[in-house]
Amino acid sequence: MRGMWTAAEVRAAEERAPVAESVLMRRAAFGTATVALSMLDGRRRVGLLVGAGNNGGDALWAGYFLRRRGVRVYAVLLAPERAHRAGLAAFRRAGGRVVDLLPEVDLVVDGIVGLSGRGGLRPDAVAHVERVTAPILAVDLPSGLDADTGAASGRHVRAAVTVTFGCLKPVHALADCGDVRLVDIGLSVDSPYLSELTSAEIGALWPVPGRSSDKYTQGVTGVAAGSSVYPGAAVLATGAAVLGTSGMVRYAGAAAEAVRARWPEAICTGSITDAGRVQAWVVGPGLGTGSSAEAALRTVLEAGVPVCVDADAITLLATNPSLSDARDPATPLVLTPHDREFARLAGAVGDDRVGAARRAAARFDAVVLLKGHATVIAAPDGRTLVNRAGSSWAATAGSGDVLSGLIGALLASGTDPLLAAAGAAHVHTLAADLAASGAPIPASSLLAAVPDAVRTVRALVPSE
Ligand SMILES: NC(=O)C1=CN([C@@H]2O[C@H](COP(=O)(O)OP(=O)(O)OC[C@H]3O[C@@H](n4cnc5c(N)ncnc54)[C@H](OP(=O)(O)O)[C@@H]3O)[C@@H](O)[C@H]2O)[C@@H](O)CC1
Ligand SMILES: Nc1ncnc2c1ncn2[C@@H]1O[C@H](COP(=O)(O)OP(=O)(O)O)[C@@H](O)[C@H]1O
Ligand SMILES: [K+]
Repeated sequence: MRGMWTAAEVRAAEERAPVAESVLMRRAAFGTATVALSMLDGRRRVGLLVGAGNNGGDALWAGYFLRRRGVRVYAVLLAPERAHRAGLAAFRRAGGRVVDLLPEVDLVVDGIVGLSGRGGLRPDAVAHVERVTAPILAVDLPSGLDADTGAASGRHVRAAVTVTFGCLKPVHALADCGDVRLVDIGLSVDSPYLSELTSAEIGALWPVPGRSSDKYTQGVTGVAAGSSVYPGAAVLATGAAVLGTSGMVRYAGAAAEAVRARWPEAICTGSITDAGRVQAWVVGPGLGTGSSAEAALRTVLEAGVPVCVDADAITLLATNPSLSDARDPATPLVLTPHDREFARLAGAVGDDRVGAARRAAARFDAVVLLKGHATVIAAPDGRTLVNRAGSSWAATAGSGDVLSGLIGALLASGTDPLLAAAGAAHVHTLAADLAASGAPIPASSLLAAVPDAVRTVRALVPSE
């Protein structure tokens, strides 16, 4: 698990550190210079863009260390009178040159602004950044991005590599920071604000049948999805439940014929009451928002088993909040909105996606999985995970139906709801990458790649 901490938490850790701020800065700068040297790969000209605070100080001290390795270093001071005094003195002493405009260089170090950044790049910084043609190494984070939310409210630096210190910050998972390198500077931090599971951890949590397993002990997933207008959503969600784990799948709804034709292993009925017992329900994809859909949602919420509420079922909950009363409060609920569904349910997502998901999780006493390139998954107890996509090929119609089917299968197997949602999201993004391999894919191809994706994460689990 990789943790991420907010700017305020990092500052608090800095205050607790047993060494002076100047020592931390020199460690950070030395790490920055080391990364810069690896990027230079023998080339010898570096430019620094230096802002008013300690981020600029890191860059100047990195310039000092690079000078000691014989690199030619030029610095533009965006706020000359506020540039880090000791860093600037050391940089000059080592033979670094302060210039008005960067000459042609092999690498630019972005020390414009870091943890204290507010809003996008200011116009003077934009002018310098726009002239850059060399790869950019961002110090701590690409300037212009918010450390806690990853939001860009204006122009920002596009970094090939970001070097950060002590611990990762949410921006490193929520926004494009290029390749992120973490340098240990001796900070000690408490439990993280946001975390990311590794593929091996997802592999380890994926249910695997044992010697005494049978189709029932692994959990039966119920799928209440699809309609005569949208039978495909039922086929995709049921297929994901079938392929996600080796437990049994029951489908209940108006698309029973289409589901049976594609997934003969699923037990199909026309209504939820006839479906038989399940250990978790998925409700919503392609279901519609009419009275029969509302009745279906009410029935699964009353069933006393974990429920993944997706798509039309989210819209139903948003328009008729009293439907939530049908839920036994002890049964886990996973809500999987995209931004527009989230807006219907809990108001506009805004720039702070993690904050929005956390607030909604507390309000609905549910795991909230807010979809996107970086999917945020928040539990009502405050635990929050992020899943980063390796590509954007999953942004295709029906791909959300596959995700909810996978979540349902993991819920039915008894997986913790937060981990079920995060595990499903991870395998879903991996399946998209494997299926697409650089070209557009329909959701059915993403679905077909689920076994390969599960195999890939399972292969990373260290053998006991
Ligand atoms: N914490 C740690 O453990 C360690 C931290 N370290 C380093 O310190 C960095 C944080 O330094 P910091 O707090 O001095 O502020 P920093 O981000 O350089 O900003 C400076 C000033 O810039 C301004 N400004 C604001 N927005 C702006 C914008 N959009 N565009 C342009 N300018 C903008 C604003 O001043 P204003 O002009 O508004 O008065 C702000 O006060 C951190 O990222 C890391 O690199 C390491 O040394 C090792 C240990
Ligand atoms: N830009 C993107 N990059 C990567 N994944 C994305 C992107 N946009 C959407 N996705 C993923 O694709 C899926 C889309 O789900 P959804 O919007 O519900 O689609 P549908 O309703 O058509 O099934 C989600 O898993 C989401 O995280
Ligand atoms: K920066």
